[in-house]
Amino acid sequence: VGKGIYLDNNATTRIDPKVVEAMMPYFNTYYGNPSSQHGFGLAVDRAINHAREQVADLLGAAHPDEIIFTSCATESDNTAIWTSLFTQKDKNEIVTTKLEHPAILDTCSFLSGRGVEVKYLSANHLGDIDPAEFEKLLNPKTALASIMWANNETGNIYPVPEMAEIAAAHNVVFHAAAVQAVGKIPINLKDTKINMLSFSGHKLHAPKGIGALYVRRGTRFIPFMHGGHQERGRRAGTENVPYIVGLGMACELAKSHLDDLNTRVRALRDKLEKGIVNTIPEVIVTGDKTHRTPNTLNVAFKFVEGEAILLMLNEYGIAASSGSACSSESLEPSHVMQAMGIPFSAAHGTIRFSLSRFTTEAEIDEVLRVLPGIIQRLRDMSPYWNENKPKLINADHEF
Ligand SMILES: Cc1ncc(COP(=O)(O)O)c(CN[C@@H](CS)C(=O)O)c1O
Repeated sequence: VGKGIYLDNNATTRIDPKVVEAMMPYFNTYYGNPSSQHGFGLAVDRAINHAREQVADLLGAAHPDEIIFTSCATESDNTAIWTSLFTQKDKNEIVTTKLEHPAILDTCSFLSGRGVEVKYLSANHLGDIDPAEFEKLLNPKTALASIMWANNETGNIYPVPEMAEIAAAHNVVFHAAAVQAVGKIPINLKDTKINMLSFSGHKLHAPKGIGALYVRRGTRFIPFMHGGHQERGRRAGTENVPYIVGLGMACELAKSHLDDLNTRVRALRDKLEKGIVNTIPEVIVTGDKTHRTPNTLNVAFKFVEGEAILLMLNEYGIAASSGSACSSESLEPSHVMQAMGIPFSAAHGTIRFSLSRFTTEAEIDEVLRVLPGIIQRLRDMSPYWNENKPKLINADHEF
């Protein structure tokens, strides 16, 4: 357990050893409460503010005090939705997409039964959304537009800066759900009209259980968590100091590895994709291949079950996921594949491979060595494949 080839980095990542090293002193040497005015507390407060600067630097935020530390992206997402409604009592509409993570979708559906009207942008077969359709959904009652910057299943990158400009022109607060974008693509918030942005540390080699919410100066804000003056009164609760220090270090490292991720790691992802397409018939690479995060590959293997593929990959010590980690228990095709209109026969067999800076070429070669045999064995057992293969192999068809 815990050994082998890890290609599920969109679910979570290993903590970078340099992040662990940075965190260690804050467990049993510098353990004061940051709010304490004695030496134990002041030393810790300085460490938190250094981490804030490191996060702000990766995000291209104009001011470190625009960063609020939270427990995770889910808390950050909930806070963005909460504050947009509580600071604009005359507005009760939210515009988002059908492609969002459940942290947004489930929160929106919870609210839609309680006086909030939610409008959803649809997606085309590549999983892309249309800024023109987005603009049509905005109106004076729109309290928030919340759009993900990159999709966790396909890696699709959305035109968030352009959509934030449109929202600003309509006086609509804009939130970017950027969990899968931070540390993977360049982000320069000060040059955008984005009001709020969420992300989680455990997607970029920080520990699980720490995240942040960026809130642009001038954006009206009401806390989601009350009962303390921490985070300048914007997020109550004693700070998780070691994890905040770890998040800061992870952001600094992510910035220094951005080029490597977009060159070497992207090339490894492309090698995996080409190898699969060239050796396994009847596959669909889902999503928008030109606007995609450098580390993500989502492939639909027709007429086989994604879960079965994962189990057999796991036999070889290879870790991936079907859809996202949070939907992996369900045998239903993911809401993302459904929103894209991927046919059921393919949507059932999707596998998400997500690489990281720790991925090696030898690992990709090993996946390419074993995967064709796995798919063939599963198809040989599939009545559905055996009924359809004559038509499929000879047909020149679009899915
Ligand atoms: C776009 C997006 N938004 C929010 C979250 C939640 O992150 P937390 O740190 O758990 O709060 C995630 C985490 N997506 C994981 C687990 S479902 C995946 O396998 O895709 C995400 O991708």
